[in-house]
Order: sequence, then structure tokens, then C-alpha cells
Amino acid sequence: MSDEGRLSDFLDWSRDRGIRFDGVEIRSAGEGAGNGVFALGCERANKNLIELPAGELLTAGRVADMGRYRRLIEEKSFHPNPFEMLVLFFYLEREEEGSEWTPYLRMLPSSFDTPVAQGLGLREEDLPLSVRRFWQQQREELESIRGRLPSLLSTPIDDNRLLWAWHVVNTRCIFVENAPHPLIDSSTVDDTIAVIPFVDMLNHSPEASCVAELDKRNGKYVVRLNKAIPEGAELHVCYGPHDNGRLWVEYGFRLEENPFTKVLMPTDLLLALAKKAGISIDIHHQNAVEEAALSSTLYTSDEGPSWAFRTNVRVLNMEHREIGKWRDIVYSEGKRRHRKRAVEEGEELSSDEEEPRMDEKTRERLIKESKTIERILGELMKAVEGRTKQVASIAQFLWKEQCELIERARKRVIEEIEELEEPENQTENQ
Ligand SMILES: C[S@@+](CC[C@H](N)C(=O)[O-])C[C@H]1O[C@@H](n2cnc3c(N)ncnc32)[C@H](O)[C@@H]1O
Repeated sequence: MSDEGRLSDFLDWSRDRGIRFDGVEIRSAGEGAGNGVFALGCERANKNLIELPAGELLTAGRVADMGRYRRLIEEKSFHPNPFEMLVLFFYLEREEEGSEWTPYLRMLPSSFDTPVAQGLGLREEDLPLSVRRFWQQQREELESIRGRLPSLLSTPIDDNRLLWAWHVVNTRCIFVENAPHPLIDSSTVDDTIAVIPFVDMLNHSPEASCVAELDKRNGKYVVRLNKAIPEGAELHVCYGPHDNGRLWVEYGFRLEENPFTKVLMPTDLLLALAKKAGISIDIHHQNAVEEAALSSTLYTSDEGPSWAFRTNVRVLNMEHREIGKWRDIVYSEGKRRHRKRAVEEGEELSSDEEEPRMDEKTRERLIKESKTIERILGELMKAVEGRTKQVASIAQFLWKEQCELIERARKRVIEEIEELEEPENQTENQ
């Protein structure tokens, strides 16, 4: 069957199911991106471009209510979790002669570009920290499903078909809160997923023009524009604040410019880097930073070291005799941060909230902190550069992005030090 024939069948099928999609079309979204949804004309903000009856959402409960699947799981006393139920659906339904879902199933990709689909034997340590936990969870889920589904089936499981079904659910499900269903086990995994035909043709962008949500009052699922768009624009939703590691592992693609790039620096790493940078840290510093539990993660959007990172460093820089007061520091830094934000947002401050003028002692402390941050970032850079050379070449792009972000953060802190050291700033406000 030709691509046009498949698409035309799918559009008829969608209309028959009450899916409304006036003013949009599905077509190729370009190299490697599969299909996407495009506006035919220019559109104003807030318009609903896609609507479907809430009953059309493909949830685990809905599958469990279909005669064939109900019988199967009841006969085997199998209590699937939501994810397993949906994977089983795609696994079996694809091969079902005359399935009512065929026009939709024919639109689904036949292959995927994730590391799992590509059979890349990635090791956990090939991935940056930001995605490692997700990668582990994903592998555990896949292994669990490989272990559990065969007991339901009368023929040996076909691993390629299972991987296909698993990818369909992974790459296309959307967060929806489902009512509990007696046949679905949500004791360990919440029942918060659905695959939504047509809506699942939307690609991802961090600057998405659309939001997809359940309109409970009207019993509809809608895709609404959140900004005006020009004629022919591709419509996007945001899959989440995912960095490229997560996009690659979960969906099999990456973005050229990803505003959600981040470098995780958990407390144990921060402490190890600080020690390498020659900062003298004792058990009290260590306990204080661990108890404060502030995240030193670097984000692309940071204008300079985050408040949390700076506060951690301030605690690490405390003299032995003052370390007992670390909570006062964390608290007063919190107040200072509130004042700064209020000033930026143009709020009037009461006289006791006003920012005190920076005295010489404060300026010296800030310079010392910024220099410590710069040294810690220098050590982080060395560590990440070292890792970049050791990891599987296919994953190196993720480590290079981490290096770029660290370098940018370092440049910003160097600028900050220069500003603080400029004589005219010495009595200025912070
Ligand atoms: C929910 S589906 C979207 C529809 C899909 N393009 C299709 O042809 O069926 C998610 C998949 O679309 C692709 N995708 C989504 N957003 C993308 C983007 N910004 N760039 C490249 N591929 C993207 C990825 O393959 C991802 O696994």
C-alpha cells in the first residue's frame, strides 16, 4: 500500500472515530523525524486544532475492556501494569487479521532510532549522569516485560516484535490521569499513560506551539495552540524538559540547540571536585552540604552560578569555627535571593528588606566564592573531558554538550569575578 493510501485510510478512520482535525495535515517532518502535523493556514492563539472524544484514548483500562484482552489476562490470572497492557496490545494487534485498528497501526513507524533499537551495547557509564537513572529504569522495564509477557502467549515471544511494541508505547504515550481499573495493576506504576491516535503524530519542541490536555468538562482531549502560527507551520508539543540524553534514549532523536541541556553535580561529586580543587573540607563541611541538600546542577539557562551552587560553595568556604552556623547562611541566602527576585520583578520592598550596600568584606567573600566555583568547574571540565575520550563514540556527542555547558558556566563566573574586582564596583550594590 502506498504512503498516500495509508494516510488517507487513517484520516477516514480518525473521522469515523469522531476525531476532529480541521485545518491541519499530516506529512513528512523531514529527515529522521518521521511524520508531523502541520497547520494548513495561519492560526490564532487558543484555537483547538485537534479534538477527540475522551473515550478514544487508548489506555490500559480500555485495552483490558476489549473482549480478547480481557479473556487473555483473566484466563492466565495476569495482572498487567499499565505499560505492560499497552505493550501487549501493540504486540498482538499488529498481527491481528482485520483488526479495527489496522489503519492506525499502519501509520506507526516500522523502526526506531533509540540506542536499544539500534542494538548499541551502551554501558551505563557511557551516558552522562543526567540520563543514567532513566536508562537503568528503562532497561529494567524491558527485562521485566521480556520475562512476564511470554506466560500469556501460546507461541514463543518474538523479540523484534516485542521491541517494536515496547518502542511504540515508549515513544508515543502521553501523561493522562486514568481512573483505577480492576484488571490493571497500578500498585507499583501509576496508571497515567495513554496512547492517543492522531495526537501521537505531533513532534516535540521545547518552544512548542501547542498544549495537549484533557478537557474533562466537555469529555474531550484537545490540542490547543498557545500562540499564533504562520501558514504551513509544523505543530509541536513539548514532551517534557528533556535534555538530549533523554531524547535520544527515550525517543531516538536529539535537538541541535536544546535549552534543557544540564550537567548534574550531585553532592558527592561536588565534594570530590572541591577536594580536587584544593579546598580544605572536613567532615562538618561535608555533613552541612549533605544536609542542606541543594542541587548544584548547571543549566543552559543559568545567567551565572545558581543560588544553590553558590550557597553550597559558601558553606564549603566557611572557616572551621563558623561551620556550626551553616543553616543561618542557607537561610539568609534564601532571603537575599527573595529580595533580588523582588527587585527584578519591580516589587516595592519594605525598608528592612532592602538590599544592604555591599561592603568590602562581602565583596571579598563573593570574589573568593566565585574563584572557588571557577576552580570546581575547572575540575569538572577536566573530569568530563577525560570521560569524553573513554565513552562509546556514539555517545560522545552528549559529553561534548556537557563540556560546552561547563565552559559557558566557567566563562560567566570569570566575568563575574572581573566585575567584582573592578574598582568602581567596590562600593556598588550587588
Ligand atoms: C510521538 S511520535 C511523533 C510522530 C512521529 N514523528 C511519527 O512519524 O509517527 C515521537 C517520535 O517522533 C520523532 N520526533 C519527535 N520530535 C522530533 C524532533 N523534534 N526531531 C526529530 N524527531 C522527532 C521521534 O522519532 C520520536 O520517537
